[in-house]
Parts: sequence; C-alpha cells; structure tokens
Amino acid sequence: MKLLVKAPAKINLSLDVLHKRKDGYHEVEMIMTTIDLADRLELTLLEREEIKIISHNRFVPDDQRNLAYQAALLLKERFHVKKGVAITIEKTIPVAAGLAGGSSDAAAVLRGLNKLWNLGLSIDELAIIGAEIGSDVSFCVYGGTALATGRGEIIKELPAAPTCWVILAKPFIGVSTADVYRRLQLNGINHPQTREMINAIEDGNYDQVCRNVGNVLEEVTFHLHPEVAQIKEQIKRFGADAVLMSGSGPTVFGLVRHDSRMQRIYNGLRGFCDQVFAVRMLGERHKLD
Ligand SMILES: C[C@@](CO)(OP(=O)(O)O)[C@H](O)COP(=O)(O)OP(=O)(O)OC[C@H]1O[C@@H](n2ccc(N)nc2=O)[C@H](O)[C@@H]1O
Ligand SMILES: Nc1ncnc2c1ncn2[C@@H]1O[C@H](COP(=O)(O)OP(=O)(O)O)[C@@H](O)[C@H]1O
Repeated sequence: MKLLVKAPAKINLSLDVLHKRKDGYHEVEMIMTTIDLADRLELTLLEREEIKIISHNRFVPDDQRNLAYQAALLLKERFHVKKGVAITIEKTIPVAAGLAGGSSDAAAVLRGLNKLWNLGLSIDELAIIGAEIGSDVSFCVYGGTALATGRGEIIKELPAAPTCWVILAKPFIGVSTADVYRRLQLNGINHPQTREMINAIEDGNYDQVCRNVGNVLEEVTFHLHPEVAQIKEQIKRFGADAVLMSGSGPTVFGLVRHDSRMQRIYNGLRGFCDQVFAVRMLGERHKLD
C-alpha cells in the first residue's frame, strides 16, 4: 500500500521573541502561513518493522537525523506498531532555509502514517506529538495561517492572509536556527506589532499586512551573512510591497499583488541568487492530504 503526501513550506509574516525561558528555548509570537512550495513524500507500507528514508538530495540525511524518520519512529514506538514504512522524499523546499522543510516533512509523515498504520489520531493529537520533534512541527501539521506562541508549538488558527504573490530568494548559505537564537540580544529589540498584524489579516487589509511585517532574528542573520541584507535591499528596490527574512533565514521573501511586478522581481533576482521561487500563499487551514 502506498500513500502520497504533500509537505508545504511556511513563511513567518512576523516573528517576535519575548524572552529566554528556563528550558533554554525562547518564548515567541509568530504569524505563520503555508505557501505553495512543497516537498512530496511517498509512504510505502512495509510488513517488516523497518523505517527507511530514500532521498536523492545530498543535504538531506537518510538516517535517524531526518525529521521524517523521527516522526515515524515516534509513532511506531508510542503506539507499538508492528509494521514499517519506506519514505521517499522528493525535495523542493530549500534545506536549512528558514522555510521549515524538515518540520513539514515530519508533519506530513505524521498525517500520512496516521492513515497508513490506521492509528485513528485526531489532528490535534498529531500536533501535540509533532511538538516533540521540533517547535515548528505542530504548525506544519495544521498548515494554513496561524498565530504560534510558546516555543512555537501553541497554535491559534487565523483566517487566510490577503492573497498576493510571495517571491522567495535563497542565497547559497545555510543557517543554524540554534546559532541564531543563541546570538540574539534581547535588549533593545525592535518588536513587531503582532496584534496589528492579526487585525490586518482578520480585516483582509493587504496594505496593513505589508506595513506590519517584522522579524527580530533578521539582525542576527544579517550580521552573520551581510549578503542576506543585500538581497532584502535588492527586493525592495525591485518594488516589492513588503520584504522580510523568513524564520532564522537565510531565505528572504517579498510580497506583491501585481503579476507584472512579480515577473520583474523574479527575473531580476534570478540573475544573482541561488534559488528563486514565485508562489501563492495557501490561505486558510484546509485538509492537507
Ligand atoms: C526560527 C523558526 C521560526 O519559525 O524557524 P526556522 O528558521 O527554523 O524555519 C523556529 O522558531 C524554529 O523552529 P524549529 O526549527 O522547529 O526549532 P527546534 O528544532 O525546536 O529548535 C532548534 C533550536 O532553536 C532554538 N529555539 C527554537 C525555538 C524556540 N522557540 N526557541 C529557541 O531557542 C533552540 O536552541 C533549539 O535547540
Ligand atoms: N526531511 C528533512 N528535510 C530537510 N532537512 C532535514 C530533514 N530532516 C532533517 N533535516 C536537517 O534539518 C536541518 C534544518 O533543515 P530545514 O528543516 O530545511 O530548515 P529550517 O529549520 O531552517 O526551516 C538541515 O540541516 C538538515 O540536515
């Protein structure tokens, strides 16, 4: 038996850090939304108790370091599953990019194996299990648009953000999320207006969304990799309505409404950036598989 599952990337429309917690994580307030840039996973039921990862991307581990593997192992052990699975990952989302590619693969495995192994878990139960794998996995289980708090695992659903193009540019560098959080100086942070962003989304007000994008991790990654700040400036100059780094970076995205301007920015960026994509937001939460 085989199952195909889709694992979409996310962007952070805003990302605020409130304080560092006793457990070493940071308390965050993030507005996240899924975009139409997705990995595809094929899950094949195995009668023997093996978890096998097949990936042809040299940046993606094919052992227990893979978050998709960890998701399968967690379900297998928690629910005493006496079967296995072969997981083929067709990677489209750039790796270590601030787009939650690994987390979304893990979430897709949770949703898929819930069916393939007949576990009968609810989506909320899957999201709670997902948080054990990584802070972004709970959001990825649901998809859509949401406010994420706690260390990122407490999810409150929001309506779809106003429709527009999302142009993503990923320079040829990888960023370690742990390193970026570790280097963040909490004093004198310029906090984004999360409440204003939520109002903008609830009102369907595109201009207000654009005015309120913000990410406190930008400064850390810009300092480590000045070329990321340069890409942000470039996308601004090309005429995007708003520009922001996603997550801990290094991917930078621009928002635009008009097709012609999207095309101009896309063409302009392709000249000097490693990976460039122009996609739509997926909107509100919907059944992902
Ligand atoms: C920054 C964000 C924004 O969406 O995404 P990415 O840039 O990774 O896509 C997330 O907060 C990343 O989530 P995720 O990548 O799942 O993080 P985890 O695996 O849970 O944690 C990796 C490391 O980041 C740090 N970390 C993560 C989340 C958090 N709220 N506080 C932290 O300090 C911890 O040092 C942790 O060991
Ligand atoms: N399924 C996976 N896809 C991509 N990377 C993965 C996966 N599983 C584990 N990883 C590891 O996780 C790290 C972070 O990757 P990723 O989830 O793409 O980035 P980010 O956390 O910035 O969104 C990478 O260095 C990679 O080695």
